[in-house]
Amino acid sequence: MSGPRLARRAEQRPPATEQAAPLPTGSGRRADEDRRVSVRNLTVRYTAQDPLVLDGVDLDLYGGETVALLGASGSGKSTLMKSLTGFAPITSGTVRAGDHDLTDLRPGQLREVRSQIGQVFQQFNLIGRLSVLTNVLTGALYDAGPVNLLGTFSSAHRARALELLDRVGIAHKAEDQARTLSGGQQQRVAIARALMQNPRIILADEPVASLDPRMSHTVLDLLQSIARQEGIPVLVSLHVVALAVEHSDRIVGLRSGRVVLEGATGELSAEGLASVYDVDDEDGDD
Ligand SMILES: Nc1ncnc2c1ncn2[C@@H]1O[C@H](COP(=O)(O)OP(=O)(O)OP(=O)(O)O)[C@@H](O)[C@H]1O
Repeated sequence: MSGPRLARRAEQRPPATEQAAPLPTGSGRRADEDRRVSVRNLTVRYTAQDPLVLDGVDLDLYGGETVALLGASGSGKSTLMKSLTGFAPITSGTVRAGDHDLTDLRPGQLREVRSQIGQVFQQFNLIGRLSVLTNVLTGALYDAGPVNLLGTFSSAHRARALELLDRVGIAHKAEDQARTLSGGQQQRVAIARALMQNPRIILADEPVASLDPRMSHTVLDLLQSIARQEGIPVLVSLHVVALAVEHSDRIVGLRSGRVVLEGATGELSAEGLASVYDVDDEDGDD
């Protein structure tokens, strides 16, 4: 890793008001109309007794980019993703995803927000006894309304699901039970399912943690090409820095719930990485 280093943020522990002001470096150059996610001064605390899990986080995601989210275990990566889908208890700040402000939703809107966000998980979260095709079709449930999973999706939905399976390279497995597929194949089904939603954003939480290195590259390549072709942002949390370097356009580093690193992937340096992973952490206690 060479070249100018990524901006290193929050060297010391600034007050929350100072953190909220500047836009993240590297993303401020993008046009506002491309912005699909906007997080400002986000704090999350799971219980009143616990310390803040996210502490003044700012994040923008733009159409077409793949952003790798790095951070040690417990730094808040999953919580940040959950904040974008309404699964985390937001304490303060604003979170806009797609057209919605998640901190000011009307009843019923959360389902609509989630329908716009494709999610990919470490454990794939497929329904193992159902066919690969049916698993992909479940991505259209919001769009299709109440349907019988055993067969009453429209022919247009079925054609679209098959097209997506072809795109991820496993159309020949369409009729197989999902549980009979390898991990890499299952993850590609999960990606096809996410695409079936016509998502405005894709969140992938450690999508390759259960895969071998070759399949990890395949899956991350796929996600990055989807971001570019669909013009949507993909936020992907990773534990292997080399994968982030190879398969992202931008890197955001979390440490103890704060963004300490943010910028173009090509500018990552060892020093920048150290700001994310150094064990000598003064920010740990609240
Ligand atoms: N539902 C919950 N209730 C209480 N605390 C939680 C809950 N979920 C997460 N936490 C705490 O929040 C902190 C951040 O967890 P989170 O899962 O967001 O981290 P992470 O960076 O994704 O970790 P990992 O890389 O291990 O998945 C941890 O201290 C965790 O114990």
